[in-house]
Amino acid sequence: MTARIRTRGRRGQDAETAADAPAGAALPTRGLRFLLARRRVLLRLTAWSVLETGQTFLIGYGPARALDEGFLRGRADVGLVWLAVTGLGVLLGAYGTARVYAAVAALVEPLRDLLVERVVTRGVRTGDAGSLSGLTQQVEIARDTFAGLVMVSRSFVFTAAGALAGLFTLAPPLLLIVGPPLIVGMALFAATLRPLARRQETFLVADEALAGDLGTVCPGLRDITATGAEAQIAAGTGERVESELRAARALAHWGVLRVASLTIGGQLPIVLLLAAGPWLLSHGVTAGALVGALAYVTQSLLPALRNLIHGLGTSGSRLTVVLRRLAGKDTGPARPPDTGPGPADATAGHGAPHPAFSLASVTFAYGPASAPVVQDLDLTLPPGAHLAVVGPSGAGKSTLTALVAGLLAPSHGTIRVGGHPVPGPEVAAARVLIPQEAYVFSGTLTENLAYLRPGPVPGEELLAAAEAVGLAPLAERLGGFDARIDPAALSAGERQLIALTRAYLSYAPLALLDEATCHLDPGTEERAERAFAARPGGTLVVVAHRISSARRAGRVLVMDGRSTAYGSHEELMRSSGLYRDLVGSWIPAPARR
Ligand SMILES: Nc1ncnc2c1ncn2[C@@H]1O[C@H](COP(=O)(O)OP(=O)(O)OP(=O)(O)O)[C@@H](O)[C@H]1O
Repeated sequence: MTARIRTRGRRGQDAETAADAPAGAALPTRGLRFLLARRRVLLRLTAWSVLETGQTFLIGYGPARALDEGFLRGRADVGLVWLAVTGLGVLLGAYGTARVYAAVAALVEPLRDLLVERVVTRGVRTGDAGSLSGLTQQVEIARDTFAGLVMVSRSFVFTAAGALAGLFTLAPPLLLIVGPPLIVGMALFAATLRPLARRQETFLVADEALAGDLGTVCPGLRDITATGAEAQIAAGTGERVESELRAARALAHWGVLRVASLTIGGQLPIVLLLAAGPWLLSHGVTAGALVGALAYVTQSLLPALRNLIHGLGTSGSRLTVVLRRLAGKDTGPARPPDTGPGPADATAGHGAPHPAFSLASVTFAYGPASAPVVQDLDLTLPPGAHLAVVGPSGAGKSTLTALVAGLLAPSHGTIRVGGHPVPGPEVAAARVLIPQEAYVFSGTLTENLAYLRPGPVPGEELLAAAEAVGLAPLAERLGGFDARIDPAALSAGERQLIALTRAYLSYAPLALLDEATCHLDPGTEERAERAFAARPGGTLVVVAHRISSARRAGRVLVMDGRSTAYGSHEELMRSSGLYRDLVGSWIPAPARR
């Protein structure tokens, strides 16, 4: 199991590395071409951004003039005029911002159209309509992320330009205080950009893989428990949790540098301005200019830098991943097929001297006040036996299989499977329970069939199992073992065939079929049951819903509430009135005559 995951992990990395080079090289070139083709939109965007920058300029310059020429000189009217000018600038800037959004839309929507066209063309060409909805969703993510990136990077450039121009206009020494830490912070951020993007990408992929895994595992919990695959599933999912944790830790380490760059570039200038205040004031910088400089840093530069760092750090890498996927270089996290239930030790029950299972004085009730469903039951089944469990509805047949499988614990008595006490760690691998509702997941047929096996299943073995159980015609219809299957497009009987073949391929010597063939036609059911009965060393327990099932089995257990009868078909026909009744009700009326 572990070895297989590692192999896939390496393969996954190789594929990604191989895809990286062309995709990484091609994306900037294509991006540049895309932008060059939209020069007019870019010009419009620049023009509105300049108008927006006027606001940034006035945010520090206006209050500075209001203080220096107005309020500090006792001329409140002048101060108010400057504040009004600043307010007007904010209004104009807001108008500019609104126009900027329109220009960004004109830049981003063609990207969306272009991507949709490519995705649909590819989908039509490859006939992979199933992946189209996922891809178009990724197109929307790409569109939104690209729009966000354009906004934050543009905003930073113009805000920084407006604020630096304002600082220079107010007093050049202010630029000397604010400029160097800003440059150092930016340089640090630029240096971390690439490694951070890689780690963000790794985290995204790990996160999606885990989400995909949980999306598959959670709906199948009942069957996972039924098939005793908890440990195997926990190991597979646990590995994905671990890899996401590792990715998150790596991201957090680099995230510290990101925080440092924000602190140096955006917050240190505030401290420096305050610390250098007396010196600045004694060297000709006015109080208004100092307040204006603080306004530039706190109101413009710091928020713009924070947005840039967050936006480029997160959205940039997300855009890279999505574009790469849309370019067909990365297909995203595939459902890991090896999260399936686990292997049984092939030798655990094969040839062992122990009975296939034994029940000693077993009593079980669903609640302390409920009447027992199974009472004082003793039953021992030798390895290789074929048992049919029959009885009226509600007699406790499913309860019995659940007890043997270890899904329920008896109130009294003991159960052993292959000599191991139930419940116990060895039991999960020694039996496979196939419930009526077959669990089939989106993936290839092979992935579905190999679900209970620890490693890859050879093609010949798959074919042989499919032939034996009666899956071969369906496998052919579906397009072979490598074909992807859509569980919703399968009939209940087809899903049962897949689940049966999967159980057949498992190493568990004891197979418990709880109405697992109820949607199959009698011929297919017979073939499947005979295949299980013929497994070398395999023991078969069938909760039967047809007389034919009971007749095929060497032994029959008749359950009727608290009383049971056990024997061969012939013996029970003689000794059990209930069995005779059941057989009578199973045989269609004309045939009885
Ligand atoms: N989870 C549960 N909680 C309480 N009672 C239950 C539960 N599951 C089953 N029972 C009760 O236990 C009894 C035996 O149920 P069980 O499903 O084992 O019968 P069955 O013989 O398999 O029936 P059927 O042939 O209809 O599937 C029934 O009376 C049922 O109502």
